Amino acid sequence: MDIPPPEQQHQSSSARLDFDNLRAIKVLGKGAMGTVFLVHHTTADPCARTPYALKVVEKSTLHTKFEADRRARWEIQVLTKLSGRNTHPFLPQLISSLETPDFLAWAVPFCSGGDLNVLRYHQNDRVFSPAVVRFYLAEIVCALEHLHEMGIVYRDLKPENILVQQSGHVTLTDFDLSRTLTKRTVKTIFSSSDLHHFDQPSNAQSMSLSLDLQNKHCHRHLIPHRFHQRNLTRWFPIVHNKDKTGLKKTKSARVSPVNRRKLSFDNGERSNSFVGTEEYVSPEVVRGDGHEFTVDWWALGILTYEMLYGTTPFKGKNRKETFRNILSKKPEFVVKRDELTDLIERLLEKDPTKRLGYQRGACEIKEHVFFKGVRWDLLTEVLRPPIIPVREDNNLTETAEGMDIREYFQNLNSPASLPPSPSSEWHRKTSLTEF
Ligand SMILES: Nc1ncnc2c1ncn2[C@@H]1O[C@H](COP(=O)(O)OP(=O)(O)OP(=O)(O)O)[C@@H](O)[C@H]1O
Repeated sequence: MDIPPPEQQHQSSSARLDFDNLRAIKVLGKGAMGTVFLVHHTTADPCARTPYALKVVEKSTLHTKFEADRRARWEIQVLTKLSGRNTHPFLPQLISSLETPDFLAWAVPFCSGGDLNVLRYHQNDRVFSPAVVRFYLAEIVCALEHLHEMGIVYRDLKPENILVQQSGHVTLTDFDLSRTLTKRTVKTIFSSSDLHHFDQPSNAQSMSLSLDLQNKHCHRHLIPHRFHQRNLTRWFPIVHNKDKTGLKKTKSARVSPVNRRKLSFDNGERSNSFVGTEEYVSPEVVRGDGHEFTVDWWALGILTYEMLYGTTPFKGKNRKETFRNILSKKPEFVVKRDELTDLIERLLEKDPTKRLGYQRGACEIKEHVFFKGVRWDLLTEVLRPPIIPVREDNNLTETAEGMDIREYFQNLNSPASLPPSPSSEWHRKTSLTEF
């Protein structure tokens, strides 16, 4: 999927945004790429009764300018694809986007319930009950299924990227790490036995060797030693570029970022991008073996574990130990084995070809006994999701207009050069209201 020029993206948006008629009510969050504001339209919605979220990427301060710009445009394009006839109740739609010489910005519906991480922290013992886990998982599986059907692998599933709408239903956010895979029928796929020699690293040395493979020796894995003749319809990544820039994503998440190495295979069949948040990275990505949709099902296993126990299963003292655990350790369960632990184990299968979801995608997961009784066709009809966010009153009075977004960045970039003003005070306050 080529990234269209900005003009074309704007044409596909129904409404036009302009910084002149937008006001920010508060900062909703900050990520590596941009700042997300709660905004309202000053003429169409002067009292901010239906505000929306606006993600703003400042072009001038991009550390890795080209990469961040590319990722921002990519996210706009994915959101555009998810709008119109491809809308899904658990995925965001693009309201509109805008570009100025200084900024790229796009608007999506506001999710007032915060993210699943924040929500979990508000629960007793900071974990969700199995019933609540079932509800959220069911919706996330449907959202991932929809993305996969569109040929998009999400690659960044984690609690911070699952937002809760005012209705209590979920919305996945942050598509800058996603990418498209193209569907084609092939007769050869990797045999799981080809992967075994990296499943059990005996010591730190073998671990670092396997990580180094992503840089230097990965060609050894480009051509599998053995092939199985199977007529399977498989998905393979479209290779967009051969950029070898190591990019650090300073995520807002509480886990440290992962270096992503964009190593693409010459034959264009497999992607070797090293992507994700380290505790959520799948073994095949750690090994540098390339990956397919199954990385999302692995991440779903980690997410399920975290929602249930409040911690991820393979977290180590440092990244190296985390990766070693991902490759070799089995998830530990403090409770007695049941349907939910079975689901987790089957999603956290190290060999992607044996992982639940590998053969038939989301259908396999939906059929798991943990979801027995779930009416998949009626998920959106569930009137009372387990947790309904408290409604915040963001409405502004006629006199309080909010903040000009360009002014916000001006103040942010040169605080010393500015005298104390109501707007810098505003910035101080909004910083305090960030999630
Ligand atoms: N639609 C929304 N409604 C409410 N809050 C939102 C919305 N979109 C984003 N946010 C908030 O803004 C934060 C940052 O958004 P997002 O993850 O999209 O930015 P990012 O720059 O891509 O971050 P990252 O470093 O994780 O890539 C989110 O964690 C969330 O708290």
